[in-house]
Amino acid sequence: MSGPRPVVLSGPSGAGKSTLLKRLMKEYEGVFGFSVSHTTRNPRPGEEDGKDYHFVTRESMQEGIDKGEFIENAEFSGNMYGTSKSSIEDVQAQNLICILDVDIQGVQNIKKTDLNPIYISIQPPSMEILEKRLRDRQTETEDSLQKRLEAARIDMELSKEPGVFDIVIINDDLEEAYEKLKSVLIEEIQKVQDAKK
Ligand SMILES: Nc1nc2c(ncn2[C@@H]2O[C@H](COP(=O)(O)OP(=O)(O)O)[C@@H](O)[C@H]2O)c(=O)[nH]1
Ligand SMILES: Nc1ncnc2c1ncn2[C@@H]1O[C@H](COP(=O)(O)OP(=O)(O)O)[C@@H](O)[C@H]1O
Repeated sequence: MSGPRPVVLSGPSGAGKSTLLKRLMKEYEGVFGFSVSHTTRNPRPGEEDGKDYHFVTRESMQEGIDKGEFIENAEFSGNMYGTSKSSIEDVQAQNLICILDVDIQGVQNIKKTDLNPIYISIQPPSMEILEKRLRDRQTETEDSLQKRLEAARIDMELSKEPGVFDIVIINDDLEEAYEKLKSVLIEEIQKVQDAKK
């Protein structure tokens, strides 16, 4: 795989990954490309098939995994999620910085591949604030909310291990977190912009 270095964004559900990512992709249009994952979870209002996720059945996802079409896959909060090889290749073919939004299992499995991304963890200021953000988002049932909080505890523990992430950004104030994210990526952004000139 060639092109600019990919970026892995990880961190607990509700930490603010999508919010930061959408803003980044909007400010730097034509620089980043999102790796569209597959998932067996239901689409939320406003989510588009093929843009936010490829929404698939367990059977078809398993079939793809068995055929070797995925670089990684994981079970999260009762659903399957995975990154297909083609989702990354589609972005890299356009010479864009490929952004992956994956959970901590995804991070661990991508480390076993030759993708060589920049690993960024987005963390909430506290469990209490995370819970409030997830509740206010109004996307989860009580059951899926509890599963996400449990996964968040594990994520927050594992993310403290030295060497797992290149950088950990605490998303307390959104503006500050966004500026930090940009500063980490500015070199790669400039390389892509220069290549376009
Ligand atoms: N391993 C892996 N995790 C993924 C993938 N796509 C999304 N995730 C993670 O799955 C978790 C749940 O995602 P989602 O259902 O969209 O909920 P949200 O993160 O709360 O918006 C998040 O931690 C995502 O980072 C993937 O392709 N692989
Ligand atoms: N810094 C912040 N301060 C307050 N609310 C935030 C902040 N960052 C994100 N949010 C809100 O928290 C919720 C979870 O953010 P989201 O981007 O969906 O997280 P993730 O993609 O990591 O699951 C959303 O409703 C979002 O608007």
